[in-house]
Amino acid sequence: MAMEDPDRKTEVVLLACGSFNPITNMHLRLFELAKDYLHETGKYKVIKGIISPVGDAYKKKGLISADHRVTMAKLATNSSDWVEVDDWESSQSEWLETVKVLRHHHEKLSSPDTTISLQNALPLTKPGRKRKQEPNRHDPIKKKNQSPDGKNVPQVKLLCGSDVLESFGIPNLWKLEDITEIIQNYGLVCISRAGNSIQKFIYESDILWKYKNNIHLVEEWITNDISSTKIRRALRRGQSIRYLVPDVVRAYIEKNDLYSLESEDRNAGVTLAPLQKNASDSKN
Ligand SMILES: Nc1ncnc2c1ncn2[C@@H]1O[C@H](COP(=O)(O)OP(=O)(O)OP(=O)(O)O)[C@@H](O)[C@H]1O
Ligand SMILES: NC(=O)c1ccc[n+]([C@@H]2O[C@H](COP(=O)(O)O)[C@@H](O)[C@H]2O)c1
Ligand SMILES: [Zn+2]
Repeated sequence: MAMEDPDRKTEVVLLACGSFNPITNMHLRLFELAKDYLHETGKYKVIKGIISPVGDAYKKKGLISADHRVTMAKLATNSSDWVEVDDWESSQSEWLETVKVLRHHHEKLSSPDTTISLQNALPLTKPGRKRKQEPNRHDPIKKKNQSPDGKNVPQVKLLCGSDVLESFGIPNLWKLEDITEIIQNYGLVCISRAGNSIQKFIYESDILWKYKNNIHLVEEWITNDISSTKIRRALRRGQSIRYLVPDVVRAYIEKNDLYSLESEDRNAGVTLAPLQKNASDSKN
């Protein structure tokens, strides 16, 4: 890659998965921070950002309908020329592991003209390892990141905050094989706060340590503590959320009266889908 043409940069698509309940200015900032970081390495060209709100079947407490969350994310990204919203994940009837969302977007980029089903979104690493994506490996016959028609396929990287990386350590939340596939085959761009313990967390995990070259840690120097939880709390208390979320999102929330004491009670007492799924898997 670098040896063939030093100016040829690896194209990257950033995928952010989460509740976006609701989308905030901080979510939009994540993309800007990650893009600046990757461009500063001199190795990557970020060509697109994708926001993929989780489906209702995720069953997180206080999660309002995906329709509203997707609409707000679309309103928020209208002013961006490179970040868009994709509702494929949220339109599935069941909750999907994040690795399946990565596979879907990878397949979509590899064959942009065909509609792909979940069945076709196979792991990058299969027995025989033909489709394994190994950064920096040079294969003279069929180059990495190439679609069947020979076009270069951009890498899809998972964009997340350090809380998501740290959630890898919560028992039953993530499968080790999923974590491995995500960081080995796709890569992670993780936005962390100055002085937090994310480096130590990687050091203490064998699997994260093994693939640490595929984990890009981006330090957020202009710290910004906005979270959806705080936005919902402010709304319940009748406080202003102006300048914390895009104005179009604020207007949409007000018009549809989206967040209340009642909405915060949605899914109360219900087990989060990944915990439910992984607990029943380990029993079988
Ligand atoms: N202030 C922040 N700094 C870094 N990453 C963040 C920040 N806020 C959200 N993220 C990241 O944005 C993605 C989507 O997160 P999510 O939808 O859970 O938003 P949230 O603001 O954390 O919401 P909640 O408060 O409901 O958990 C996740 O990868 C999360 O880590
Ligand atoms: N095993 C998994 O793939 C797994 C587990 C937990 C959360 N997730 C994803 O991480 C994101 C977390 O979002 P929240 O921080 O809003 O809960 C969601 O997109 C969710 O689907 C994936
Ligand atoms: Zn969160």
